[in-house]
Amino acid sequence: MKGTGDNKTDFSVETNELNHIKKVIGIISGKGGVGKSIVASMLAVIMRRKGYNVAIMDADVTGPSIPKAFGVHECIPTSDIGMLPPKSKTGIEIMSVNFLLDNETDPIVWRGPRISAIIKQFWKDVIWQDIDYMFIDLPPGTADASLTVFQSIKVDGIIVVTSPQDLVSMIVSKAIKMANMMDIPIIGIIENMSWFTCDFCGKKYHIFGESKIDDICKEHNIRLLGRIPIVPELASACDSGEIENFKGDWLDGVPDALD
Ligand SMILES: Nc1ncnc2c1ncn2[C@@H]1O[C@H](COP(=O)(O)OP(=O)(O)OP(=O)(O)O)[C@@H](O)[C@H]1O
Repeated sequence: MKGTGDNKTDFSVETNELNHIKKVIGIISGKGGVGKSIVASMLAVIMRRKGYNVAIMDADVTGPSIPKAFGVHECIPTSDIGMLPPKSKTGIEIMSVNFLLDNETDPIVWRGPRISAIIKQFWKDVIWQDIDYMFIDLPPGTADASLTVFQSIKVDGIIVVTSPQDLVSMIVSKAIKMANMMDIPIIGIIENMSWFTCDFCGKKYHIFGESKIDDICKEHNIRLLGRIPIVPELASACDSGEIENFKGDWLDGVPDALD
């Protein structure tokens, strides 16, 4: 079937002239709830800990979770030159639709074109300035907003987040194929919620079943960047805006893959 990838019309949008963004990495998942936003947050934190200038664009417009994970709840003023993104406690620049709402619990009930417009605005009207790594938290699946990001922003690579559920292997294939159709390199795949270790007996439980990740990586010839277990402290860090304090070395191999 012919897809959007066959359409070579250039929809790209230039970022603001004040911005110098070296690398843009999209974080995608085949379906919701697999931990895409938490992984995007952890990757940003890891790169910030290494001393880089890091930004997160929350392109999951209808389900934004990045501001909560970082405990950033500012309403930002807009000016003629653009919008200044709020910074997290460790200095990660964040832009999310939540910062533009009078009340952050207001739902975003927007049609595709409006969502696309706001994503383009995040790219060209936000004064990010000098950024080494920008992570874009995309909506789950192959939504309109993802298409907008891939067509209008020069994304250098994609990281796919998945969980070990059987069904996900088919869904994740769709996400990988979408990246291929858009001609964007896949940096690798991260499996989240891979196992749970019991605090009392130390036994590992595969709550969502045995992992299929090695097969998926082989099938699509992509690199496994890391596996993250289910850790209740990660969920509570997200809920309390403390993701910058997370502990764990599961993703320590990722920075090399981002070079
Ligand atoms: N490894 C983990 N251990 C414990 N809790 C986790 C883990 N990964 C994710 N969670 C929790 O699961 C929930 C869903 O995670 P998250 O919001 O990152 O998923 P998502 O894929 O971005 O979802 P959606 O795209 O539907 O918004 C969150 O409450 C998060 O804190």
